[in-house]
Amino acid sequence: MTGTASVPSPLEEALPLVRTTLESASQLLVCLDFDGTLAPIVAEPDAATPTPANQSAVASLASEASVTTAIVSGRALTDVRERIDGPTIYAGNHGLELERNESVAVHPIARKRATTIDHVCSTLETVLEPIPNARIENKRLTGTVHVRAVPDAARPAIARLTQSVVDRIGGDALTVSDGKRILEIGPSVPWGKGNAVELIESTCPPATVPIYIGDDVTDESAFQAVEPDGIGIRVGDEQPSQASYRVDSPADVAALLEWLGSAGLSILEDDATPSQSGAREPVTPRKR
Ligand SMILES: O=P(O)(O)OC[C@H]1O[C@H](O[C@H]2O[C@H](CO)[C@@H](O)[C@H](O)[C@H]2O)[C@H](O)[C@@H](O)[C@@H]1O
Repeated sequence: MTGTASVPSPLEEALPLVRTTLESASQLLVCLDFDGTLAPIVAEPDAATPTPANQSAVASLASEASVTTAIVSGRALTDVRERIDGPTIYAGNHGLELERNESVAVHPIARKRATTIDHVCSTLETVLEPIPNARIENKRLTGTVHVRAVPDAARPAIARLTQSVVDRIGGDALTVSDGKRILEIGPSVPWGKGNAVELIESTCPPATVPIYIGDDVTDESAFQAVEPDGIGIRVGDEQPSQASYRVDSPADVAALLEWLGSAGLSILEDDATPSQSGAREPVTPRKR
C-alpha cells in the first residue's frame, strides 16, 4: 500500500464535503465490498447474507440510470453473485475475476495458477484436519483458511502450517496475506481490488464520482483508487485507513446507500440540498 493512512472522519461530520463532491458530478459509481459491509460478519462463511435494508438499498440504487453499482468482493464471483442481487458489475476473488456486460474476465496469471491453488487447498484440508474448526474455502483463483472458530492457541500453528504448504507447493507463485480472522492464499500478482475499481471506473461516463465502501485490508487499495476525487468509506472502528470517512456498521451502510439514492441523487440531478429535499441524513449523529 502506498500513501499515508490516517484515522477516517466519522461520515456524519463530513457531510458538507460529501455534498460538495456530489455537486461536481452527474453520475455515481457505487462500489461495495460484501462481508462486513453489506453483510454482518458471522462465524460460518456460508451463512453470510446482506441485511434486508442493504439488499433493498442496493437494488434500488442499481435501478437508477445515473448510478452504476458494483460488488467488489474477496469471495468467488459465483458465490457473491448468489448472495446479492441488483448490481450490473461483480468483481470476485479480490478483483481477479470481473463480470460486466454478461461476460467474465479472469486475470490470466491467476487462471494459470488455479490448479496450484486447488492443490494447496486440498493439501491444507489434510494438514489442518487435526485442528478444531479450521476451515478451508477453495475459491478456485484464491483460497481462504478460516480461523474465526479456531481456539486462539492453535492459530499460530495454522499460520505456520499454511505458509509451509504454500511455500512447498506454490513457491514464489503464491502468497499468503491476512484478512479478518482469515489467511488468504492467492497468486503473487500485482492486482487487487483497487485495480478492478480503476478498470470499472475507466468505462464510466465523464463526471462520474466513484464511491467505495469496505471494511477489510484488501479494501485499502480500492479506497486509494477512488480518493481523492471520489469518496472512500471504511466500515468499522477508528483504525488508520486510506479512506477519508468511516461508518460503524452494515446498518450505517444501508442508511448511507438510502441517502445516496434519495438526497444524493437530487444533489446530482438538480442541485437540491438534502435539507431542501427533506431527506434524512445517512447516519444518525451519535451522542459523544
Ligand atoms: O471482500 P469481502 O467481500 O469482504 O470478502 C472477504 C472475505 O469474506 C469472507 O470472510 C469473512 O466473512 C466471514 C463471514 O462473515 C467470516 O466468517 C470471516 O471470518 C471473514 O474473514 C469470505 O469467507 C472470504 O472468502 C473473503 O475473502
